[in-house]
Amino acid sequence: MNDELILETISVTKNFFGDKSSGVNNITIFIPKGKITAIVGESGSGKTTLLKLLTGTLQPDSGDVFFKQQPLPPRSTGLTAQHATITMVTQDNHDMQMAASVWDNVCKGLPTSDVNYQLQKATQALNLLGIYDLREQPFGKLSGGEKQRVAIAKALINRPEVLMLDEPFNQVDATYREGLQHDIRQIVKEWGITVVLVSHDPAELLSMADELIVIKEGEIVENASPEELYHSPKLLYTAKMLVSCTELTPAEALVCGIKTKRGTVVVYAEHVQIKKSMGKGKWHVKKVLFKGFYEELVIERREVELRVINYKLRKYKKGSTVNIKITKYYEFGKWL
Ligand SMILES: Nc1ncnc2c1ncn2[C@@H]1O[C@H](COP(=O)(O)OP(=O)(O)OP(=O)(O)O)[C@@H](O)[C@H]1O
Repeated sequence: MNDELILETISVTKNFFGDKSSGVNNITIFIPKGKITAIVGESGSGKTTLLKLLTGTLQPDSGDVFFKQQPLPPRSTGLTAQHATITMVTQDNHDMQMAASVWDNVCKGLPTSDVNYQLQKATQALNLLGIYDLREQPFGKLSGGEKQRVAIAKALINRPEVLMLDEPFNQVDATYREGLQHDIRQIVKEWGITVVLVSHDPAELLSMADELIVIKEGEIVENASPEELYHSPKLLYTAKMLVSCTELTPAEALVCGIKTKRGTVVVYAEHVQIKKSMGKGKWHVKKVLFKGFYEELVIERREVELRVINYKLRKYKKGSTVNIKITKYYEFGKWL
């Protein structure tokens, strides 16, 4: 890797109460400076534990965490200059005062109460996140999306070198989310900040991250760019994190018109096309899931289920039948 590294973990293990299936085991990762690295994995896979190790909030049982090639001290020993340059935004807003104004909450992130300094820094941070007009509002009265903007403004006010975001857009509605994601990407690029992001949202992971780290049961299983992992995942687990897809045994594949001797295949929903056909189709439409500008259909034939992305809204009803063509499928390591 040619990128300059800002954070590293070398063979880090952190278990809780001696239970090896909790926390993370033997994690070695490299976080490049000025990039957005996303940690992705199913619930309970160890994402938050890893973030806390990277901020010094948790201490490893074994292994080392380095910030700019220096060991990262535990936060419990007091905030050092290294910690001050790593900030974390979580979903719970536990460090926000609900009755206090946006302005006062954001200013609490500053190291001094000098009024002129506060005026300059808070104005800049609030403008950056597009919430200057909300400065006098009590924090508790804001919407979920506005609260997230305030939390990020507070985290950015001291111009940190690393911003950790744990599911930052969870409570933000879809229309507002894209704007916030775009703004964060913009700020990160302009300021050269490093971001470590935890997310479950495939669209967010693919559009925001420069690097993806895939974690399963406390261990790193894949690590590459979003494009690489989307197009050539080594594991079905990774594919499922990034795309709507179905795994088929050779017998199930045959029901879909795919002959394979090698083993299971994976079909991405976007590679299933509905064909124009006369009369009754072979596949039953079991579910029509509204996704905004497209629908996801769940179709079934001989107990095999497939997912289909359909842009012709309301054309296919639950209970109707269709015929399909699979344009592409994946045998691990190879597209066919
Ligand atoms: N303080 C703790 N005490 C005991 N077990 C813990 C503690 N923190 C985490 N764990 C366990 O360690 C594992 C990883 O937890 P972690 O919160 O890091 O996962 P996660 O991937 O962030 O999950 P989610 O996506 O649900 O937030 C889980 O099995 C969890 O129960």
